[in-house]
Amino acid sequence: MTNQKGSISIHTENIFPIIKKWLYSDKDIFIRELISNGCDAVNKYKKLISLGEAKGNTDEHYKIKVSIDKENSALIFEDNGIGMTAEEVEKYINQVAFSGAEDFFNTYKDKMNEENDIIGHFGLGFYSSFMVSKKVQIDTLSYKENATPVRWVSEDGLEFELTQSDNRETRGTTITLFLADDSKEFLEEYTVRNIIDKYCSFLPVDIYLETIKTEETKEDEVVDTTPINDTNPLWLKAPKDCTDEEYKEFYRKVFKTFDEPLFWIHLNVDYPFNLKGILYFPKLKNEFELIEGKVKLYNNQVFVADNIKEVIPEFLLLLKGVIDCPDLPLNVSRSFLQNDRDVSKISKHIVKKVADKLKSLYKNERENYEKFWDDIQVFIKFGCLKDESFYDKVKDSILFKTINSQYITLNDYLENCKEKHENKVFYVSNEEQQSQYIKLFKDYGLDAVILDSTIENHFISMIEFKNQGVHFNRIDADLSDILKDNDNEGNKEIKTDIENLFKDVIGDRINNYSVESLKSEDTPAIILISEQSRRMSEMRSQFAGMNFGMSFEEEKTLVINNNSSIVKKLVSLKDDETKKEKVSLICNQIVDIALLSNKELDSKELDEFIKRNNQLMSMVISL
Ligand SMILES: Nc1ncnc2c1ncn2[C@@H]1O[C@H](COP(=O)(O)OP(=O)(O)OP(=O)(O)O)[C@@H](O)[C@H]1O
Repeated sequence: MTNQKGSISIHTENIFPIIKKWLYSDKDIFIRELISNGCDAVNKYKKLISLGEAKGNTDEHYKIKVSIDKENSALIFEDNGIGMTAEEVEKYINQVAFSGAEDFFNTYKDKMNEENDIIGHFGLGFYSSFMVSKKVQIDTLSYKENATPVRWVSEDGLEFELTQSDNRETRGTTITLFLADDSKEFLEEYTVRNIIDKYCSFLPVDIYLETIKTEETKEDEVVDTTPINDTNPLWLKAPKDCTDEEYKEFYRKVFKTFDEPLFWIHLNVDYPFNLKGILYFPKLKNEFELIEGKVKLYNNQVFVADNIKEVIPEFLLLLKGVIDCPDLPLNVSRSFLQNDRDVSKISKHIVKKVADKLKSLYKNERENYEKFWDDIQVFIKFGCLKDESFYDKVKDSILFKTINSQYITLNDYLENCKEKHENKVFYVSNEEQQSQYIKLFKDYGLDAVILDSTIENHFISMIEFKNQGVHFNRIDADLSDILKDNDNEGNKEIKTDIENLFKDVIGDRINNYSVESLKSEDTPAIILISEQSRRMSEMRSQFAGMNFGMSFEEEKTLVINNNSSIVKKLVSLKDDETKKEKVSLICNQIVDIALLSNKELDSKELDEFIKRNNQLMSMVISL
């Protein structure tokens, strides 16, 4: 056999359906492709003028007009850009995947010191028009002197006819799509406007949309009203030139909201990749709103997609914002993005910028930062759980809100409480439910932090892991050491009597009993729940249905206060047979009230509690 070298041939009729399916899963995007081609055509022409390669005026009103021609079931895209000669049509249109945009950039790249703002890359976009058309016609006149207008017509994208055009007297290109029967929805102005609005809101050339009504008006020069798009989106401006009001207005416009963002980060990178954008921290009305975050990705001002998590880390998708990254290919598939090293660099850079902003707010605008904290904390905690490098960057800027409505760091808390409970952080997971304990804490001059969102269990475990030796305990966990009145320990014998009295009456409804001299005489008893067992039991309910082969009941300790006058009275009556029933009634009632502070009574217990309560009332009334 002889050795051979050669090029592999591609049959367009085979590859075409694949291109259509693979690249363009969304039919709407032909509008994006044709408008961005028009935009490229204008930009190329302007560039040639600025390079002295073309005669013309950069101040001319450059525009793209999209017209809906219901009479002929056609959608027309018209621009006054560079146009094409017959040779260029043959080269760029007839050769699929040969991009005039790349060709242009390569020809002039040495002369262009600014960044490349040409959108096209692949030489495929134009062919997306065949997804919706039974016939496509190009009428084009090149900017070149003495150029003649050219018409290219094709019914299927495989065979074409190239003739002289009678429809283009001025420089530029008109692309007419004769819509296929299953694509007539693109004759509705509302539909087309929405698509342009979605993809082309920020393109750098004015875009107009009109519906041609009749044969007569079709001939008329269309009066331009206001363009659909904003050719100068805020993210392109230098951050120092943007006012707060501009940022807020841009937010309201892009995200169609009346709300104000809390603060924002203006991303502006030139090296080693190009990236511009604005990320906003939204104000949250409730935790569930978080799922509504939206980060819009643009490529040279053309919208690509919302929430692409390959580029923007998942936790940042809780924010709202726009990111324009011209270095990303527009038509890429996601698997391509996942493997792109630039993409991961971009993603890391965004994380760093967000962390820097948070750190600077913490350092320089502490008062504002504290005000924002309730709104941003879930985002930050989620970020810390998802991305270790983010945690490392922001760990010293994490705040904890205390039961006294102060915002402090973990180190502040540990330092403040060192004397009373070293390395132990007490927290409240539900202010209402644990209000009794909060009151108790305040009475004792103790502090606790509020950790009440659904993410906290994981967050606490992470903080404990990162800060070995530090333990988080819910406010109703083991407090006995702290609540003990060391100056008034009480008589040991009496303590044993109290414990035995309650044990006899209550039995194994409670796991552990302890008698302490609490400072407050008003509280006969409180319930403490072991932190460990509570976490296990919560974990079990999270993984409902999974049996780990063990049961994780919450371990409850009844702390009986031997300083309470009721308890003192009860123990003095313990040997009085005539009072036995009453003593048992009151012991049970004390336990239920303690449990109630934890919202712990089940329906049977509640029935009993009410019954006993009624008994007590009858007893009091008959005294
Ligand atoms: N309106 C237009 N005016 C001038 N030239 C155009 C116009 N539309 C298309 N072309 C030429 O045809 C080429 C092919 O267009 P096509 O949309 O298929 O690919 P592209 O824009 O280069 O890349 P992409 O696939 O990323 O869109 C363009 O690069 C350009 O040279």
